[in-house]
Amino acid sequence: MSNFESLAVEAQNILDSADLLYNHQQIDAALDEVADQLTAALGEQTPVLMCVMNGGLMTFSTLVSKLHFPLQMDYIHATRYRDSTEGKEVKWLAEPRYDLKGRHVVIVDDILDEGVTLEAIIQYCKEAGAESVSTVMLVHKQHDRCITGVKADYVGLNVPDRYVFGFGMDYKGFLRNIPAIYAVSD
Ligand SMILES: O=P(O)(O)OC[C@H]1O[C@H](OP(=O)(O)OP(=O)(O)O)[C@H](O)[C@@H]1O
Ligand code: HPA
Repeated sequence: MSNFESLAVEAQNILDSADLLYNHQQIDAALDEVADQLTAALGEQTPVLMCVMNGGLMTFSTLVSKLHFPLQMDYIHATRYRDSTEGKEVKWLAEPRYDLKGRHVVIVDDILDEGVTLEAIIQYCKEAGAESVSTVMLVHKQHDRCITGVKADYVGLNVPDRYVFGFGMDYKGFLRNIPAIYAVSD
């Protein structure tokens, strides 16, 4: 069996034994609330919404479909877990297309865990001259290991200090497509 095939089998076993944390309806309701908050805060600012690939993809596409004001969409690809469940250094795979100078930038990602990725992206946007940088996270993992001062301005849902997957979040590169949020069984 090739590497991706054995990982696919492992991922299926992980899904079969995982604990459901939030179903699709709960995720959608949480993103409705975030969309209302963003509309109130940034509806007049013509922001650039920045998807953090790959994990932010499902949150981003769901969220932007709930925003009914002028905005631009862009993406950034910074990764530090790659296809692993342990984070390493942040690696840049894609920079944004738009000039961020003087712009209100909204970073949209799936999970705030230790904050290393978010800190690097915020710093990038500030150095690019953004007027403001706001951060949206589908989930915030509850622990005290997050870098001091790194925070999400808008959070959909809280998750426990366990490895989680689904709705964009991967388990070794798989299970991002699952339309709910699960925690790997202990
Ligand atoms: O707060 P941190 O501990 O830095 O972890 C959070 C980051 O890790 C994941 O990305 P990952 O590096 O797995 O890349 P991916 O989005 O391509 O899966 C996730 O999408 C966040 O960007
Ligand atoms: O718990 C997690 N799940 C998926 N991706 C992640 N990136 C950081 N933490 C996690």
